[in-house]
Amino acid sequence: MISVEDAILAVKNHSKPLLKETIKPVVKAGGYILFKDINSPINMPPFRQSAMDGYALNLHDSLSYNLIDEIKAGDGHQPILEPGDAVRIFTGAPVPDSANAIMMQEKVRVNGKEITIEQHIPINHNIRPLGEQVKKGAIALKKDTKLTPAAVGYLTSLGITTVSVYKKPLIAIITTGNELVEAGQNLTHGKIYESNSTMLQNALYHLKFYDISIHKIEDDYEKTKAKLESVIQDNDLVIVTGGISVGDYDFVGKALLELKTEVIFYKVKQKPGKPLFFGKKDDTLIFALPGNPAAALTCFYVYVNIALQKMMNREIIELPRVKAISKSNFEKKGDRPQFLKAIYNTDEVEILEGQNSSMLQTFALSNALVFVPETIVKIEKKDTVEVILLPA
Ligand SMILES: Nc1nc2c(c(=O)[nH]1)N[C@H]1C(S)=C(S)[C@@H](COP(=O)(O)OP(=O)(O)OC[C@H]3O[C@@H](n4cnc5c(N)ncnc54)[C@H](O)[C@@H]3O)O[C@H]1N2
Ligand code: MOO
Repeated sequence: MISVEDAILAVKNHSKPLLKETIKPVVKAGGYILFKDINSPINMPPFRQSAMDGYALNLHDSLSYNLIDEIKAGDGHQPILEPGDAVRIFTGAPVPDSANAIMMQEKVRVNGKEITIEQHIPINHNIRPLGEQVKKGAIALKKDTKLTPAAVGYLTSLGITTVSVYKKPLIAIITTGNELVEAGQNLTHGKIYESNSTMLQNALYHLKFYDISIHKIEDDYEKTKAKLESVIQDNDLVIVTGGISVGDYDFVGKALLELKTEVIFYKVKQKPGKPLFFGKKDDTLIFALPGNPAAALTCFYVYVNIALQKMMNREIIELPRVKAISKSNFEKKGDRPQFLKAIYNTDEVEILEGQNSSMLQTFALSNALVFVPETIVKIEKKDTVEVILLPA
């Protein structure tokens, strides 16, 4: 059995950036990372642009100017200004080539066709130069830039509609067990509603992974093997839940071995999630999470999340860990390090009652996991503990 720390390290070491390219519409590319530099197809701004509502001037020595025309945003005409001429102009409108400064209207007195400016202004005052943000052909955004909403807006402002980004992994979730029934169906004796797939799918959506397929297998060895083989072939990451412990009908481990999956680790000294399996076949990463729902979700946040972040080539690959003052007493049974469902609030944390790995009720209220290492047996109120913050 491997330690939590070594298991985390193994996931880090064996998960590699996917480095595959995909083309996305810019509007759907938020959160993705650029696969290549993007060169601007245009100058931005595409013309000399007024930064103010006011008057475009062809500067001369006097403060008085002769008003000859008007240009609104979107207009395309080019009045010719002699020195001493002015044109009424508005924010965002194209500045005529023969104008060399803009005076904001608050500093202008208007008397019919004659205007007087309050003071002299320097050349190019209040004019956004052609290509001020980016010049045509120059790099607009570099490879490996994460596309934030601002980046999506910026690329769209350059007229770009599709981008080349790093592909997100194709992910398969496989549930196992004859006892599982889909929610909405009749529940007969001995059956339970299948909930791990919707839970993990949601956790993945929350982390902005959307290319997910869901598969179900009954407790049958041949079917388990065949399904695992095809799903591993078609995906970058496979998350199995259940069937990984030692029962006579737990076929996942045996099938993975027979499929010649490289076992990176099986069984971690932790609670919940002891029977966690992590392996690799070709370039596909495989996690077999324990079937108990709270154990599956804990392992997802502590281990699977790292693999996902590494596959996306991100710098921050683990959930944040902070110290907090415990508001609860807790006594650990046994020596396995433990992840406890908890509510964290500004430097304090409450460890919840009901830590069983089959129970999601307390997880549903939690926003954090308290990590209790092997060496700590008892937590008392006011003790400082380590807290893993779950994605908000
Ligand atoms: N003799 C031993 N028995 C068990 C051990 C052990 O070390 N020796 N470990 C226990 C621990 S710890 C865990 S965790 C479980 C893990 O078992 P499996 O991963 O094989 O999971 P299953 O037996 O298939 O299911 C466990 C539990 O979870 C329910 N389940 C499974 N899948 C789903 C699903 N998709 N949605 C909702 N609930 C699900 C299932 O019905 C079981 O109640 O093994 C212990 N046993
Ligand atoms: O690992 Mo199990 O999740 O302790 O119940």
